[in-house]
Amino acid sequence: MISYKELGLVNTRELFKKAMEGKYAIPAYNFNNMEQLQAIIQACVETRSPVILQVSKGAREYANPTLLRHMARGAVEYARELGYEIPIVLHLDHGDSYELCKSCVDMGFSSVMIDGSHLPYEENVELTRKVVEYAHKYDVTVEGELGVLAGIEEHVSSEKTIYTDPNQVEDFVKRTGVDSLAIAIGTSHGAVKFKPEQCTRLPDGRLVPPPLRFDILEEIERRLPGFPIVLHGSSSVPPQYVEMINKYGGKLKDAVGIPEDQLRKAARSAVCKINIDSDGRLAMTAMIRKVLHEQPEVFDPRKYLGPARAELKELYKHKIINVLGSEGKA
Ligand SMILES: O=C(CO)COP(=O)(O)O
Ligand SMILES: O=C[C@H](O)COP(=O)(O)O
Ligand SMILES: [Zn+2]
Ligand SMILES: [Zn+2]
Repeated sequence: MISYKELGLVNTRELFKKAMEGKYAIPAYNFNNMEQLQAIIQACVETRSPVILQVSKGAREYANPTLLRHMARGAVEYARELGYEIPIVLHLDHGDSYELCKSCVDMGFSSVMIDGSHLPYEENVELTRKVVEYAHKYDVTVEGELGVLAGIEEHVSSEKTIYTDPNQVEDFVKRTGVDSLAIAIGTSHGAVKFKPEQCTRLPDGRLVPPPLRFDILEEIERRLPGFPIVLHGSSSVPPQYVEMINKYGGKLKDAVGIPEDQLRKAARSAVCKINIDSDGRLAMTAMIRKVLHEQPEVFDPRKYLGPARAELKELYKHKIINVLGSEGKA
């Protein structure tokens, strides 16, 4: 058993309290490798922002759980070396079983998500409650979920958004004891969040997706005053990266994300955590493709991963400064 406190990490409780009061959101950025982790920490130290480092089940399979844990510990020291101590949360993204959540708590995670949103309501309550019971013994915070995002979520795919039912939220939070709640109000995972026919096409060809259901969010806020809400699937899919990828040999069709003004509005509400992964994937891929195209003689990975990491850092800083509002909140 390794406590996250020994690793210098923090749970989400204090961070969400401040984010709620200050009307901003904490960035939740996924990482799978060293360059992504460096970009996240550099961006957050430079902007003095707290951060939630997210590890998915897939990331654990890709990178190895032990290595990831040591990387997160390294991140705390790395931030300090860069000159500023920022609060860092190590969070399991989309935990799909009690066993996985328990193993993350035991390995030093400071926060876990148990995603029972695809289960029948009572089963979701029971699974989430069980995870909370274990995690809270070690002061690890837990994120639950109600409602299902459209698209693919950890092998579960849904054609359409199953919007969170505000009638369920009070009962769910009361019976499970969760510390935060992920909701479905029209965001979606991945780089192709909407079908073109769901969008409006602007004269320049750009697709504008349907607006998020702020009416549902407001009703949830009314039912759960002051309770931290989480938005998954919140990448904006910047057109410049899609264009760069396609210009240098990629094939991304109909990629469309959540407009930043919608996320800015969400960050000022009870939404305290905004999950962004796909935008980082796009930024890295765009830069790697560009470098390899322009410098075909390059074969040292540092020569293309370095510029990709620099691009990623700028993207993460942009989100913090211009979208989430967490700059200077560390
Ligand atoms: O929700 C996410 C991670 O849990 C990431 O969402 P995106 O695919 O929109 O980046
Ligand atoms: O929501 C999922 C995250 O973007 C992580 O994705 P992954 O399962 O491909 O690691
Ligand atoms: Zn889910
Ligand atoms: Zn997610």
